[in-house]
Amino acid sequence: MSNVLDQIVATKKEEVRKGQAIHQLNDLLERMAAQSAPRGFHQAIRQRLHAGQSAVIAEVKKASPSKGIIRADFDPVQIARSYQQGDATCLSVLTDAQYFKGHNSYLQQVREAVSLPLLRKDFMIDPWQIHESRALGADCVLLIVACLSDGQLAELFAAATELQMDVLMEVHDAEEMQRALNTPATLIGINNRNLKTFDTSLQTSEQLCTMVPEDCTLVSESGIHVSADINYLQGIGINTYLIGESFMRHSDPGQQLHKLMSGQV
Ligand SMILES: O=P(O)(O)OC[C@@H](O)[C@@H](O)c1c[nH]c2ccccc12
Repeated sequence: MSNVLDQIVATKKEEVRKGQAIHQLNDLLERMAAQSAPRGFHQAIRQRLHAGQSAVIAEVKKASPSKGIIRADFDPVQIARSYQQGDATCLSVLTDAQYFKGHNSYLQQVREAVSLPLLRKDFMIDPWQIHESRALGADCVLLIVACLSDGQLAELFAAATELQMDVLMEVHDAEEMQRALNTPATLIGINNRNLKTFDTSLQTSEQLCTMVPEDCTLVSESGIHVSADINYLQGIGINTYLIGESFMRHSDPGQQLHKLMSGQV
């Protein structure tokens, strides 16, 4: 039986095929031209780290295949404003509709409402989606090594770079990390959650972080809930975190972010 990641990719291929029929490249190019230049996503993180601070990429996430509905009362703009208020460094906005109950319009709405750099969190398999991401206002795209060939990684990375967007390259094991390190990626996310089984352990970050050279920025992703988790990750030298669920379960997600980073939860 195929795993969830395989299913998502199969659905995505179908979506891309339909999307390409509706939005020809010319149409996307026009919408891209109407966007202002990308806000430096990686740069915003670097600035925090250079100032001796931690950086949080706060995620706007309604649901997931592993947890079902996480936040029923879901207003992406309100959540984004709250995160900005809570001193998030960047935001991640899920746009996958079928598995995460996200929407492309959430990214557009959030882009209008806040000044923070935005990651489009979706499953990129085709350069057309990279153009679409820019047309929607994304500053950074996610490339998940587990569902891409080396050739696709190179092609999608080049497409993002050409549009001056940053790339967060996501890995979950040593083999994927090695493949990521063979690309020009300098922003590397270690997903503590296995997207095929949903098993989540922060030890994944500990096991893989030593493989990464100093000049790369490492992000620990998923399963981060309490200050003890932050302390653990800081102890192994990781100071950038991608966090969704534990913020989304609170009525004021930005306040929860502030509490987490100031050791109050
Ligand atoms: O909600 P969490 O456990 O804090 O995790 C956030 C983020 O890391 C997670 O949503 C994620 C990481 N990589 C992904 C790839 C696709 C979809 C979702 C994800």
